[in-house]
Amino acid sequence: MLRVAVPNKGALSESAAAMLAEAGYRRRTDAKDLTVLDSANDVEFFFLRPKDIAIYVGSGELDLGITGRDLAWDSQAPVTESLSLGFGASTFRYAGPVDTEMTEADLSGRRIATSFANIVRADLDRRGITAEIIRLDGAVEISIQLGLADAIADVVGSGRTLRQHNLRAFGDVMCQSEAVLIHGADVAPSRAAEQLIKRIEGVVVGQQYVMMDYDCRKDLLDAAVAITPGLESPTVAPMADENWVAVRAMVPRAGHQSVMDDLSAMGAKAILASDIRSCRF
Ligand SMILES: Nc1ncnc2c1ncn2[C@@H]1O[C@H](COP(=O)(O)OP(=O)(O)OP(=O)(O)O)[C@@H](O)[C@H]1O
Ligand SMILES: O=P(O)(O)OC[C@H]1O[C@H](OP(=O)(O)OP(=O)(O)O)[C@H](O)[C@@H]1O
Ligand SMILES: [Mg+2]
Repeated sequence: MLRVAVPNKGALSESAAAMLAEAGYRRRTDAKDLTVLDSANDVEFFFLRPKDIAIYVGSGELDLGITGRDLAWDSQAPVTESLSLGFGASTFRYAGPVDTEMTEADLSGRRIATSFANIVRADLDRRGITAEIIRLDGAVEISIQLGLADAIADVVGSGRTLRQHNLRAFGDVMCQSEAVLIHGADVAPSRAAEQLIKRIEGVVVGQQYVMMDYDCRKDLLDAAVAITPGLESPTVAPMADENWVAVRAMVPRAGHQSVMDDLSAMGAKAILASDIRSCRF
């Protein structure tokens, strides 16, 4: 039986659960459940704190896990990314009071509060900076105001929390994070694990495309194919009016509205874009 770790709460949990459900796996019905047995798919899901997931997967107790790249990195557990999942994007950065123009060099001899002590330690070591790291569990942004720290290093999503606390991010982005599927670094994924990875990949890739359908005059077909080349090549089907054809092609979701504009300007009619819930190539 495949054993898979899923965030039980936090920023990644809802999207992770939705993605697994879309891939055909059983959802938990009670937010307090810590395990779900999906016997139809021969998988057991374990709902764990995202910060702990890489530790379980790295130790080999669990086969796969969904967590954040930043959390996996900070855990120092021996795990490898099987797949990027396209949600939970964030950056991990230093921040200080808005009225001080801090740079990384100013961190020397200062106190830095963070929940990601290992990422910060590695960054400071790389720069040859000696500073005190104060490890906190959360609500890190308040620590400067309370006099505990001079700077923080934390996850920045929308940037709202920094603004609310009169803080400004500075320096290089230490980690460009998103939700990832991980497996143990020392073991190749089993066939069962590969199948789950493929299913999730089908959902992730499906979300990056739309299916575009439209009608076009036969004499415009070459121009239409140039606008929507599809993956291999678009499907072209006859219509009752022999001067027209129906065309179907996958189009990257980003920019698909301008593809529709171009098709319309070319003379295509009845242009439809629909979601792809899952796919395999
Ligand atoms: N806007 C965001 N705020 C916080 N974390 C985010 C955000 N966007 C993505 N993430 C990612 O979510 C993960 C944080 O997981 P965590 O379990 O700490 O969730 P949380 O929302 O902080 O919940 P909690 O604080 O209750 O533990 C990290 O990988 C982080 O990069
Ligand atoms: O840039 P934003 O969109 O405002 O999001 C970033 C904030 O969200 C997270 O905190 P969370 O709400 O998880 O609380 P925590 O600090 O207690 O973990 C993170 O630690 C930042 O504080
Ligand atoms: Mg948090």
